[in-house]
Amino acid sequence: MNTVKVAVIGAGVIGLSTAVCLAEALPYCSVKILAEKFSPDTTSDGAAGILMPKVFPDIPVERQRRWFKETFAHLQSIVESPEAPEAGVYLSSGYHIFKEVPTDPNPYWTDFVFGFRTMTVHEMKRFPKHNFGQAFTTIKCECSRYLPWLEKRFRKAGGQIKCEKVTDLQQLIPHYDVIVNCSGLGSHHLVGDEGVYPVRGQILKVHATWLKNFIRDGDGKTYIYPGIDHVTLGGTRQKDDWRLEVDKGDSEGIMERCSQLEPSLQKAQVLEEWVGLRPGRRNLCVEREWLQAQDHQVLLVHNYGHGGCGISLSWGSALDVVGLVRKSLHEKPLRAKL
Ligand SMILES: Cc1cc2nc3c(=O)[nH]c(=O)nc-3n(C[C@H](O)[C@H](O)[C@H](O)COP(=O)(O)OP(=O)(O)OC[C@H]3O[C@@H](n4cnc5c(N)ncnc54)[C@H](O)[C@@H]3O)c2cc1C
Ligand SMILES: O=C([O-])CC(=O)C(=O)O
Repeated sequence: MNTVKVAVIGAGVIGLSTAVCLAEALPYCSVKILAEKFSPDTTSDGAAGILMPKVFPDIPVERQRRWFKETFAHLQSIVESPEAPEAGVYLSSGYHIFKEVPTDPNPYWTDFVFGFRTMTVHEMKRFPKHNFGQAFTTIKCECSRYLPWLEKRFRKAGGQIKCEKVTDLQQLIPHYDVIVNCSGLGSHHLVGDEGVYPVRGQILKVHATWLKNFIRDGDGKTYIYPGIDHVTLGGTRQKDDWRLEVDKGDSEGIMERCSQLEPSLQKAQVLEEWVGLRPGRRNLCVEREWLQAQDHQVLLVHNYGHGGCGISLSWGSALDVVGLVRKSLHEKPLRAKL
């Protein structure tokens, strides 16, 4: 087979995971990443990186289960390897607490994390405003380390990288056989998908080395995630809010809510305030279509709209892209005249 030229747009956790999977699984592809921003300046870089996905309403649960299972297995193999510290991937244990018992107390991902159980009455006494809780161990993947590690792995597999903002997919058509769109929130403009919207997330990074366990409130916006260099305190979940500036009122609210759960945080030094825009979408988009060139068709595969769970589903959705590219290349030989 002739070399297949692939462009992957985006260098966040989705673009890099997809590019690595393609370069390693399909040796007849020459893969190039085109991205406007790279680590440490992507949304992925500031994410807490906890593996605990939300559920997409219209995607079969079996497909979501596979995405999570594959991501968990991939990251677990890194946890168990000497690469773990460089890649910033490790196990993290803690509590998920709720004011009321959630409608689905056992979402699909609870089958894969370790030691998932209901908290005891004794444990819950620490959280007097909450009536139900779950304890488990999951994986935490810190993208400020993981993305540079993936980039190295990508280059080792022969991948190339170019800093470029893509404004029109048509301009790529003469140069590539396959285009993979991993532009996250950028898809709103790049492919005109109005179903993609920002979900603004502000967090604080604090110095609190004494904290070892995560605490997440089922309200979805209050969390404490101990990490390698800092503890992440969250957060906000503001839909359709494009502001990238820090909001001091949000910072105060975050500190107040987190200190209620963990009073020792009142003594923690704030190292940084950070804002990222989650690529919100009702359902994650992992689909393919064909773009019309002059006398042939170019394959376009999408992988965007991961909302608040891009890290949790990154490897699994990237493997789906590999499957779609492989299947499409078998169905339609490249540059075949129409
Ligand atoms: C505060 C916060 C906490 C989070 N915590 C977690 C968590 O604990 N666990 C979890 O699983 N998820 C978490 N998330 C969600 C996670 O960060 C996102 O789902 C994930 O980062 C999306 O990855 P992405 O690669 O699609 O997007 P991004 O990281 O935004 O990357 C997009 C890439 O596309 C490029 N791009 C866009 N448009 C163009 C263009 N036109 N031309 C060229 N390049 C372009 C960008 O430059 C960038 O390289 C959190 C998010 C936030 C904001
Ligand atoms: O919700 C969480 O626990 C962390 C997260 O994914 C986010 O803020 O998007």
